[in-house]
Amino acid sequence: MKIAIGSDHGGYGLKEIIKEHLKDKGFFITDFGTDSEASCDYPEFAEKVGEAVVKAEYDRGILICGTGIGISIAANKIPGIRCALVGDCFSAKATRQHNDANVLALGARVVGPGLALEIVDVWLNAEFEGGRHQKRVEKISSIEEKYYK
Ligand SMILES: O=C[C@H](O)[C@H](O)[C@H](O)COP(=O)(O)O
Repeated sequence: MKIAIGSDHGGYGLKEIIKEHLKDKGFFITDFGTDSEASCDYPEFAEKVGEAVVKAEYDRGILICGTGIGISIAANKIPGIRCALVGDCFSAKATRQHNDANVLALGARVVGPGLALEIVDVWLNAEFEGGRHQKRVEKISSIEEKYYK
């Protein structure tokens, strides 16, 4: 599985931890920045990672900022991106099974690294269930088609 990862300065430290964790597990992971704790703007990294995922260059994306809120809002502006801001393992699993979330957002100032790594592992291992959830995801796409013309 190919994973695109990105963060702003608020998420930089957690990004480095997640990157090493996933590399150790054998995932192919590309870091779209940022490269330090110097102040920067999260929409830039949301766009880079989101674009790589919608173009199918990567299977999944992971985005981190201070709260996870700004970077998830920005990523969700890209048609085809379903970015879920997650702070617990139940939601991490459910957002794959029910929403087919293709990008995970985390708040580095909200969750500690231990919980964040568990969330990442659960999210990467859970699969979309389809069925009744399929038409709901399709309805999300219909909203995009309506408003993004
Ligand atoms: O939603 C936005 C993120 O949490 C940012 O990481 C945060 O706003 C950055 O704040 P500051 O510039 O004060 O570090």
